[in-house]
Amino acid sequence: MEQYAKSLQDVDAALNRLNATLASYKTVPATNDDTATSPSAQTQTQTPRATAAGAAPMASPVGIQTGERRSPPDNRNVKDSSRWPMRILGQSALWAAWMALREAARRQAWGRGAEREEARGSWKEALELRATQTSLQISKEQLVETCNCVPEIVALRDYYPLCMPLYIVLAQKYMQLGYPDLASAEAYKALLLSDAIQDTSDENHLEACEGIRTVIQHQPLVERISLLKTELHADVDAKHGRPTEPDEETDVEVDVWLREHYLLITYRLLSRSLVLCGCYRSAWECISRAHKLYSTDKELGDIAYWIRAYVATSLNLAVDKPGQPWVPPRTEHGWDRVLHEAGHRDPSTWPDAGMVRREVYPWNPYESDRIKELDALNAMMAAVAPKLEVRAVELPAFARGFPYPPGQAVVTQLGVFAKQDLAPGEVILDETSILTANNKLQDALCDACSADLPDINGPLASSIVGCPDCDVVFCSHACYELAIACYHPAICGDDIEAIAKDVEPSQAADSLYALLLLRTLAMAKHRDCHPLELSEVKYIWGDFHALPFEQHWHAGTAANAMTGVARALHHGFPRTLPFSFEHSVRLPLHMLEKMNVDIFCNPQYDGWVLNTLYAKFRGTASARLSGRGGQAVRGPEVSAVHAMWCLANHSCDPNVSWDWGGSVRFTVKEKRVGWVDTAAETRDTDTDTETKRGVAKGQVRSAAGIKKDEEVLNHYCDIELPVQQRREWARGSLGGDCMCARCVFESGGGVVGGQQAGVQQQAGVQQQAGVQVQEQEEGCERVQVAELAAKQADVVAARPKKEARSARRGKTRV
Ligand SMILES: C[S@@+](CC[C@H](N)C(=O)[O-])C[C@H]1O[C@@H](n2cnc3c(N)ncnc32)[C@H](O)[C@@H]1O
Repeated sequence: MEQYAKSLQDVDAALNRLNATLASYKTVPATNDDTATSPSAQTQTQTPRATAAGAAPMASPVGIQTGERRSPPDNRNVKDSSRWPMRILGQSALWAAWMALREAARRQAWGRGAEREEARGSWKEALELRATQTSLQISKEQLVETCNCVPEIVALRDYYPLCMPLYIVLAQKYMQLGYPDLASAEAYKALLLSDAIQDTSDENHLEACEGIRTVIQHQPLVERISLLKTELHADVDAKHGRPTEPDEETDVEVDVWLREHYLLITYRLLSRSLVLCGCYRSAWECISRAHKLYSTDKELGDIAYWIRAYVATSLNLAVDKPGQPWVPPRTEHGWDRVLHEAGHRDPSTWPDAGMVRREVYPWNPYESDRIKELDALNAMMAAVAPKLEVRAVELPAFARGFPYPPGQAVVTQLGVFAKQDLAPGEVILDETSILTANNKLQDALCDACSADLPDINGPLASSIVGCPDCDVVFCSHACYELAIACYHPAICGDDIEAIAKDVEPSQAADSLYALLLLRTLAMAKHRDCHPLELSEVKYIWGDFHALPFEQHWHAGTAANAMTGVARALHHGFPRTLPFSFEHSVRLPLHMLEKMNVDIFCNPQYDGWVLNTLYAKFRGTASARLSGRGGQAVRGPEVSAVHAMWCLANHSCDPNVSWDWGGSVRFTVKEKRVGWVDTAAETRDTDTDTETKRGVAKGQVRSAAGIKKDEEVLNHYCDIELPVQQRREWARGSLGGDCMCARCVFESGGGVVGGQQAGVQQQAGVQQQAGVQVQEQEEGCERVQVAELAAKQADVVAARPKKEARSARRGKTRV
């Protein structure tokens, strides 16, 4: 009887709360005129801020009034005219396009006139999200439409920045298009919003609840009441293991919809997308968290099974009889046994990174046609290299094992050319960069240019400048001024100094890329522009594949979409961009939060933007060891991207050498490399009379100096290595075998006329991505980031501890 009375009380209380909630809803959408379509209009249509969950006055979905966001300490991210797109796009031509898209999304979401309450498009999908129906497949006919949905959902999210279901719909679209990496970022944000909804002390709690309520209020009343009734009559087990009742302040309806639908779909999406990206450890963490709430969910169970299958396969545990096809254990238990026997039961030992597609995303408007912008590029080049010019050049098209359509074996890219004859020994490019990073917390390096700070006891010590508001130090007043003008105020005093610093040598390369990203984000925030519009990154080629999207995309099958087997869900494209949940999603979001950037209101920092930035850095960043004279041996520690320097293409017979201290420089080589024909001693090398002088038989050497209109050729690998090893090193940065004249010659392909001729003669050799390059020169190692990391991991492991200690001494921050 007591129980009965208690249930009645519960029902009464819940109905009262439901009534209060319903009463607070305005269900009539505003007319089109209500919509803010200009920054000024938008600032005037703020909804009164929610005061308590369940009692917040709600705007109509068309009214786009999502409540004012809390002002972060620096007042830079208030949700009004300073918010994206206004803040990002500013006066740019993209502004009009964005507003048109936003308006279209609004119109798409709701009909006009009599129909106006009928939800449409992506908004309709958000309203219809249910845990019972997850479709991650589309047909080829739906491809274009699905691509178009992405900017539409982003525009809708601009109206409802903390509306969790919109993040889920976006994650689903990415999965359908074969971008599980982008899906994981959106699903993770949805998970953060679910945490905010469940935690009344979270700063986003009210608005996240409001966002979900916006969706619930348009659900059929019968379903709403039915869900509430089920909740009231459910025992604790049926409430998905929730240990306690939700906080009194949490709207019970929001809580029920969250657990019944949105949280469950989020876990499924996040774990599945991470499996597809090769992040098995993170996927397992996600599944373990989900299991506590949804222990009986079949889909989560299937994903857990496939995580173990992939782990075992990727660790080569399952193939015990070489040559015989391997049959996976039929039971879930079988996987445990495989992992247990191989000593890999502990998920902390599982792989947690993979490769994802590297491309100009179909909705990315920032990758301009660089050929059309040669004037702008050459203005930048003239500032650092007055005798050089950027021009279009044809290079072999590599697609890492994926055949290019006939006739498309050559791609047009950019290269650097001499505007006049250049003498041996001449310095022809001298470029400084503010896009630098160093991953040693205690080293005496300039924060802006990453050069060694002057010796604190030496005569130049007085040139060192410290920021008066934080601990950061610069080598000179000029660098301090540059940092203040370019990025430093965006992070000054934000407690970010320790992020990605002093990591294990094996993590050194990833930490440097992450720190380059951090610098870029700070520059974008400080300059109020989109990260991809920064002049320092805008013209960098991200080594994107050039395969036609619609031609190469193919649909996932029902089986692989649901089981997670789906390597095929990457939809027929090469995957060459390294991805890890930690470095590509979690760490960047953490950095942004530290910088007081609202990750829900600033889509200029969405996953695809971060991936695009990483793609650009991975092809172009150079690295070196810190420490005076380069004597330190601790993994790559300093890295930088130089926008002009990195436009020079590679040859194994380069005509310039490069060095990098405070600036990066090209010097015309005084002596070109000698090509040794190892294949045939008797080969006739007298084909070029100019090159044979003073060279042993079987050797050719080009004359030093660069003629007017000749291409400036850098080198991305150690050119002292034999041809096969050189090609192996360079594959990672070129995407295929180097076809320079020397490589063609040394690999037995014969002498090819002209330096660049080998490059232009595409041989169609397409290889898997490999490691990149290294070079030893002038006593200081300068190599591409990944290789220095790999190399240094070996060196550090082998180095006696005493030596390590002495290398560290004397390198403290000033
Ligand atoms: C650092 S960028 C060089 C500039 C680049 N060509 C551009 O247009 O920005 C490196 C990229 O240029 C291309 N590349 C450079 N040297 C090459 C070569 N010898 N053969 C084929 N592709 C080359 C590859 O796509 C590589 O990923």
